[in-house]
Amino acid sequence: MDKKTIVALDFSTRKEVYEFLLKFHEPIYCKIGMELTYSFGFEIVREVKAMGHHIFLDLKLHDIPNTVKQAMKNLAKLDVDIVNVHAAGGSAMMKAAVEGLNEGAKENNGKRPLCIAVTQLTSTSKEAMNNELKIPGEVQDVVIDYAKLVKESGLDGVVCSVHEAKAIHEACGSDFLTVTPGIRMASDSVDDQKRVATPAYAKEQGCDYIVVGRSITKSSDPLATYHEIENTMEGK
Ligand SMILES: O=C(O)c1cc(=O)[nH]c(=O)n1[C@@H]1O[C@H](COP(=O)(O)O)[C@@H](O)[C@H]1O
Repeated sequence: MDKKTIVALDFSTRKEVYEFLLKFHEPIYCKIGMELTYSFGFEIVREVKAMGHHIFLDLKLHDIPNTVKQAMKNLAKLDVDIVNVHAAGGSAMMKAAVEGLNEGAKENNGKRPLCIAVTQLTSTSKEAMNNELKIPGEVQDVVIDYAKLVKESGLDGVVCSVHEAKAIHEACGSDFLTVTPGIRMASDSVDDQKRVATPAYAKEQGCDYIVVGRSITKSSDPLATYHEIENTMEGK
């Protein structure tokens, strides 16, 4: 899909999801995460897909390799466009994720979803990473090391913050996807995010996709805000 903005559908009711999506008169890239999936199951994924939208199914799998493989085999049958795991699960788990997707796709239509891995959550600060997760060093260095492991494991890209995207492309190649949440307009509140940036800076840093939730969904005019952000990403 040529759209660069993935809208996080972090809503608590079906009504909010449909009221939001009905504002759009063309397919968009949506992210369905744990909030909707744990409330409405995969039915909501099928419904949003049936409306013609592209889907990043964000369930951030992180478990032993065999469990992740079997789970991915099932997710591959949903025909979504992107799925994800936590890179902290390690290379055996990430390789198993891709194997599961390939097996599931073979039993389905042959096309597997892209698989990306979360490096360090955009809500994680250097202090939390060093002192709570006990990972020493700078966030950027850790994220780049994780990105290299993700690439070696055969995945298609990473979830990272805008601040690491350029260095990841330099280290892993321009075709290795950087999907960046933690996007805020300059006037927005940062909320629970720590490593944030504007859409304009994401464009400048060469991010492949940005993930935007509250800056669009809580905007007084979500459609106008979406177009403003998407135009920025498309360089219009
Ligand atoms: O995997 C993700 O999508 C993700 C990874 C990450 O590091 N940070 C992050 O915010 N996200 C997701 O991106 C969305 C960001 O939402 P907003 O902060 O409202 O824009 C949420 O749905 C998060 O679950």
